[in-house]
Amino acid sequence: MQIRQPVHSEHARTLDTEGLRRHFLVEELFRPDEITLTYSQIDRIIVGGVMPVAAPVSFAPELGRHTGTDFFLERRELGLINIGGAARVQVDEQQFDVGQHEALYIGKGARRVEFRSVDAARPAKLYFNCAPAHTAYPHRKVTLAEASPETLGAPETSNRRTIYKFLVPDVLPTCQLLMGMTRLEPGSLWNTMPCHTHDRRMEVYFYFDMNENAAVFHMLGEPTQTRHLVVRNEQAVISPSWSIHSGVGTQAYTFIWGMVGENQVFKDMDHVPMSALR
Ligand SMILES: O=C[C@H](O)[C@@H](O)CC(=O)C(=O)O
Ligand SMILES: [Zn+2]
Repeated sequence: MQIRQPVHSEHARTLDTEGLRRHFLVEELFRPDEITLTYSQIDRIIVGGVMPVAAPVSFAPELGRHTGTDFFLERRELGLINIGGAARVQVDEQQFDVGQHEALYIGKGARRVEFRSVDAARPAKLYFNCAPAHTAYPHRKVTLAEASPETLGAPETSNRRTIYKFLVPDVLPTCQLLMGMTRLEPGSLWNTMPCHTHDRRMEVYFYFDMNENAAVFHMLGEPTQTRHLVVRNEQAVISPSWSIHSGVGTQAYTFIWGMVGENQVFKDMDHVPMSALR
């Protein structure tokens, strides 16, 4: 488990490339037959990946040492989206088949959670966000079709993209977690521009569907103090409430966004006028 402390906007202004990467970039999410975990003290979100190949991978009771509980999800909820081959997930007595680009919500209190790939030659890659929770809502799989796709942007501004909202109140109840996926159309390179902040929630972006040489220049910082991170395939960026989160790629890509914090109103954003950006 990697721990990331919160960063104040005044501290962020002083950071060089290495410092920005150390605090905000999650460089490796998937290792065969392992679970990776990054714990941000911002809203106590845990960002991680599971890639079962040769054997099932489970949230062993020992993981509870990171949360100070008897088991990992004793007081947490978790959302995952599969970006790899078909997965089978056992959650206590229930079993879920989670295909590519499908999501699974696991409610608070799930004790036995085990992940496996249906075909070791096409391993599942389960990207997850996990947050403190106080109520046990039912576990549920959410398909792409249930995620109310919404297409935004235009080819003229290179930001034509479809937003899939998997874990939002319209689809299912969660304590605080919101999660979805945004896919750019070929030739479109910009996400989330015009950009926004949301002082009431933090957000994590996870970029994927990129080839080895591609990069996304992810924009962060206060609107008048922008910085960038060069992000590669299957890396994630932690965005504090005061930071914009937007990116431009060397080619089209897909990303998963996840938010935790004050409310669950997707449209609760502080839009930044283009003229205000520095
Ligand atoms: O707060 C909302 C999030 O930043 C994303 O949903 C934005 C996004 O997917 C996009 O504009 O492409
Ligand atoms: Zn946002």
